[in-house]
Amino acid sequence: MDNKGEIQNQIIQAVETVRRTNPLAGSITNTVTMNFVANAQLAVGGSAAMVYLPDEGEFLAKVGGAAYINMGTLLPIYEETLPHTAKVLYETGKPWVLDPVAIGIGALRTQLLQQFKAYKPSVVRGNASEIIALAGLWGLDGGTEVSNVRGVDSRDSVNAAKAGAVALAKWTGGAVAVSGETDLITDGDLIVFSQGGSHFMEKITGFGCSLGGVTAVYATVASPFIAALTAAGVYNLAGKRAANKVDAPGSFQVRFLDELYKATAEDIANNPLEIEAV
Ligand SMILES: Nc1ncnc2c1ncn2[C@@H]1O[C@H](COP(=O)(O)OP(=O)(O)O)[C@@H](O)[C@H]1O
Ligand SMILES: Cc1ncsc1CCOP(=O)(O)O
Ligand SMILES: [Mg+2]
Repeated sequence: MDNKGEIQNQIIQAVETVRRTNPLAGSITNTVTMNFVANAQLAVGGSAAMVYLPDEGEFLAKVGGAAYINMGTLLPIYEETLPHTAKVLYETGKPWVLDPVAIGIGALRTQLLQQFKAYKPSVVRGNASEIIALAGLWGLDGGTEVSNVRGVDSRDSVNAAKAGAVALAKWTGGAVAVSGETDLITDGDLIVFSQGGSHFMEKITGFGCSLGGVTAVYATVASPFIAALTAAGVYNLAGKRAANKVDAPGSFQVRFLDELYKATAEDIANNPLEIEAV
């Protein structure tokens, strides 16, 4: 798919279908930003549900149209919940989005992320350092052995994660989205740069997490690549619009949710994007 018009049409379809059908994308996500993830999913027209326990992860994997696993704040029970849920998702062919937040911290996080290699997440979404570190952990091109993540923050440029993102997408057969000032989304064949957003998005926790949750909502109705592009488009558009209306981070977050809710399918599809072949 190298035609910009075709990509834009599919983005419009994804946005409208979500608004019409209110699809469920369940999440196992961190306790810091869980509320923001759910509210962003609702604002774009999806339905949210967050769980912690193994049988509940399996339940949501089965009843939802897609699911979201975010590694931000691990609990002991996740040693059981996360591989169990990912296995069900993989074996039932259900799309799922992985955010490898804080990759490199602690043994459990490393062990779980290693296990996920076999369960091929449909979309891997992270900041540049997280994407590079995951490619490294999975022994793929473009990765580094040691994580350069500082807590949950990136210390690398989006462009530095290009090779790792492409290698991860080729491994999973899905899409990879690298966030930053300009976002990079790839399906292993094409690379799309999505522009917009605001520097305020670095001043509120949870923009990356909620972007992952919204990506899962779109993955219920669209391919992993279109889901990732649609989510990046609406985030960049809403971020740009919100920043024009406010002058500080707290009010930015509120305004951002309003702009997510108000963005039309055409405006999202027309948000600036550039396409190149790998
Ligand atoms: N300086 C920036 N300018 C514009 N948008 C940004 C900027 N930094 C982050 N964003 C946006 O914020 C969202 C989260 O990205 P990022 O901060 O990289 O994720 P994380 O919170 O996981 O580190 C994405 O939609 C990204 O496009
Ligand atoms: C601060 C923090 N600590 C553990 S998870 C988390 C939230 C990270 O959110 P995001 O990556 O979306 O900024
Ligand atoms: Mg993050």
